[in-house]
Amino acid sequence: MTDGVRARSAVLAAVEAAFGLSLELCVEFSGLIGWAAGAALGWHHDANRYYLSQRHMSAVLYLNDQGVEFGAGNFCFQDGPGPLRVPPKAGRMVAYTADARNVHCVEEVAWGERVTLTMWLSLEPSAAEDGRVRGGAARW
Ligand SMILES: O=C(O)CCC(=O)C(=O)O
Ligand SMILES: [Fe+2]
Repeated sequence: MTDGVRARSAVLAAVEAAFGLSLELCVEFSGLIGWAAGAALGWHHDANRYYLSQRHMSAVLYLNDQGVEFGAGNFCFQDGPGPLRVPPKAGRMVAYTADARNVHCVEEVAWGERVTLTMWLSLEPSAAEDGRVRGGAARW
């Protein structure tokens, strides 16, 4: 099993445990994403299109360290008295429901490359990416 596949399974298990959804979620999308200097993402939630309604949970595992390999690029939740900033660091994960309760953004990356394992999880087995990317394995 590669490190990437192990990380994917670990994120799935951690989200299921944290939200009391053991063995109920499947991975709808997983991707290793590099955010170059200048990259940013404005306020949004992750199920904000009709074709994204199968996305129930979001999880982002940070794979490198702010201030060492890249500058700025905080994750921010909009709710609460002011934005809640989460500085990315290797091994830190944010997980939240993909719906409008969790509006968030990514502040601009100032320099370097910010690397994440980004995943969307679904309660609908038919939304699983597994069959599309791994020839039908149900859970790995
Ligand atoms: O990389 C992050 O911290 C969050 C990314 C995000 O919000 C998204 O891809 O929808
Ligand atoms: Fe997002």
